[in-house]
Amino acid sequence: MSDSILAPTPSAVADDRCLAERTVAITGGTGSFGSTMAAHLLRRGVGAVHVLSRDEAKQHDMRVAFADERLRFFLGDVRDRESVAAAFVGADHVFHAAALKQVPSCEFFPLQAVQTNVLGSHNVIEAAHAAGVASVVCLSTDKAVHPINAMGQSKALMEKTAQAFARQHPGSATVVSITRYGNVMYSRGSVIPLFVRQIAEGVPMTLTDPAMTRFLMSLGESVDLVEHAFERAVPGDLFVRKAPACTMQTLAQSVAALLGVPDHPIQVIGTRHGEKQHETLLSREEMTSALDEGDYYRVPVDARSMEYSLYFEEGDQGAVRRTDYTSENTVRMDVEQTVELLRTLPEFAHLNGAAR
Ligand SMILES: O=c1ccn([C@@H]2O[C@H](COP(=O)(O)OP(=O)(O)O[C@H]3O[C@H](CO)[C@@H](O)[C@H](O)[C@H]3O)[C@@H](O)[C@H]2O)c(=O)[nH]1
Repeated sequence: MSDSILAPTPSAVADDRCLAERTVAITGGTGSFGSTMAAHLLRRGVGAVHVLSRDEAKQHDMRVAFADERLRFFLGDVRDRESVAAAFVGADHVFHAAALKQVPSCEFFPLQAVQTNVLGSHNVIEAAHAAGVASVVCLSTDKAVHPINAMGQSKALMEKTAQAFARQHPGSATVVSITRYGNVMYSRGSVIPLFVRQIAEGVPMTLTDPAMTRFLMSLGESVDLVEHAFERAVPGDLFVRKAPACTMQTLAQSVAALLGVPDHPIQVIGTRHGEKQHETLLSREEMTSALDEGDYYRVPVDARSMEYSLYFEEGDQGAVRRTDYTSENTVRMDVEQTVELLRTLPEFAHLNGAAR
């Protein structure tokens, strides 16, 4: 579908994708991704970064930490279109990171996930369109593929909302694209800082399922992915970054080895509610049309929307030859490789130079 009638060629739109002196709005701008992206953009010489988020305390902390007049803060919520529109005045580009992303909270409050992840994303896209923003990159997750929990299901609908906009507005000046990524190592509340804390407290590391696998990605790589999408997307494109994976057993052993306690006890607690054994970054159907761009896959939007016969009468021979791209069948790291990867994280930098 790379020759989609919707899509200008990447080179035709490349001039719009300049960051110098431009204004970029980031929804969820005070989160781990948002603040890392903001720092990156300021280093790249943007004119201004509009940070939209709900938490005034985090905005205050970020204002003090960054001390950069190019940062402007907008209190608001993606559920509230007016507050989104206010943050997008003068914006050339939008990175949409605001989301409810914890599996348990979305499981207990699925309508909250719908309001933020689906309707909020619709507000972001429509407000960007109305403001004449040139590009919107929406951040999604591997949990949106074959989703089994409300977080993934709401993110899957966010993706559909973004793709539907691309189909329905072929002449729009606003290019909407999607990035999907897996677990970001050391993100707030995730398993690696938990293992580190358990080791520090001298209690066993809690392991859900030793054979469970996850894609592993750094925060820097997630910024690279979003930038890759920003630079190359044509309307409705979905991008993933190829990533290695490891089992939870390997991850626990690697954290323990890196901290110098390779024999730290492990307690197996069982799979949590709403959790898959393996994650999928691209389904086999998506792999059929995916374009290999080196470190990335690009999946052009399926532009058949208005031709029902293509949905119901013509099949797709390609799909039967492909398989999902999963954390089970991607490059699998052993303990040694995982330790080396963990060593590259800023949180473990103080260990470098210590005995290997
Ligand atoms: O005590 C624990 C807690 C977790 N795990 C395992 O560690 C892995 C990672 O868990 P966690 O760090 O909690 O992340 P996920 O639940 O996989 O979800 C994260 O990764 C997603 C991408 O897949 C993001 O979309 C989510 O926002 C983010 O919370 C999973 O296999 C868990 O089963 C354990 O072994 N022991």
